[in-house]
Amino acid sequence: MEGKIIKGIAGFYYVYVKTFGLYECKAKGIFRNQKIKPLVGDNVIIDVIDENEKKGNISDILERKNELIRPAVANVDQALVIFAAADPAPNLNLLDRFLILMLKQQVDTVICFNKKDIVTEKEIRLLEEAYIKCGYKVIFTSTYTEDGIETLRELLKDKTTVLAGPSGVGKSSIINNIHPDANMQTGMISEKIKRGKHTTRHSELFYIQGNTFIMDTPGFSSLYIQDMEKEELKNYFAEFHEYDGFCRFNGCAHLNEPGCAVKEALKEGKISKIRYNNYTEIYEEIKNQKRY
Ligand SMILES: Nc1nc2c(ncn2[C@@H]2O[C@H](COP(=O)(O)OP(=O)(O)OP(=O)(O)O)[C@@H](O)[C@H]2O)c(=O)[nH]1
Ligand SMILES: [Zn+2]
Repeated sequence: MEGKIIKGIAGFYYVYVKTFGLYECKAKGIFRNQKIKPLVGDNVIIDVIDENEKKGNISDILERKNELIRPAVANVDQALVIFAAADPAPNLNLLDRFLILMLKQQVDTVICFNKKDIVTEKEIRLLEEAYIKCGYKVIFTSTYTEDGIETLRELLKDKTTVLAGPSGVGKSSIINNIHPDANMQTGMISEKIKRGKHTTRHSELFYIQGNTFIMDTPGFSSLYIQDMEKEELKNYFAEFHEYDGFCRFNGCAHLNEPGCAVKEALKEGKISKIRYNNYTEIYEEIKNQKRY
């Protein structure tokens, strides 16, 4: 049978097989034969050992489309990053860091600003201007009015999506709104795990329906850009790209160089100040990072 690993814990892998449910599996032989460690998100072939006990063995890991390092998950189609449009006010520097990290891992990101019910049109426009211009899909939702929830559901459909965002933005409310049974699923897995040893937080995929899976990740309050040269950073700001070759200096970092086309565009309001300021701040941080 073919299924998907939705959780791995203490040497067991929980494999979800459509219509048959969840199997607790070992991965005997896989390490020896394929020399890879199974990952959450892997599509696998399992041999059922005991149907009543729902136990099996993973006999094959199907080819991975991609592999994310943080969080550790395979076959991700996209990331959904959720911030509150207000309360708490969105930390857009943190958002930009997240976007850079996903771009670096070649994962498309959809941006969701929740709590639409408590922001003004003006604030919405500002956020749209900053992020739609650089090519992101941006949606505004409210779990109170359910505004945007249907659009979100459509965006997630038949994809494996990593959900991320700081805490307090309404991530749990959104998950519950998208799929009220998501909680049930957690319960189901927890029952099995209680018999195991560890209860620490591990990454886990929720099965929504059809081929839709989501992975919730712990809320974060800071992100560091590592393994990047400061000269590389500008490549992660898509709105700068149309000015490539128009700056006076080759290799212009768009900071204090004279004749900089990006700074000119900034002055003319063609580039978002928010994004540009985040660029300079992250640039400085990379520049001052200790090299080991
Ligand atoms: N105004 C408004 N408040 C919301 C909305 N969605 C969630 N909230 C509120 O925001 C607070 C946080 O919601 P949660 O769903 O617990 O947020 P979370 O991101 O999962 O937070 P953590 O559990 O801390 O990670 C709660 O008080 C919710 O009632 C919304 O659309 N509009
Ligand atoms: Zn420049």
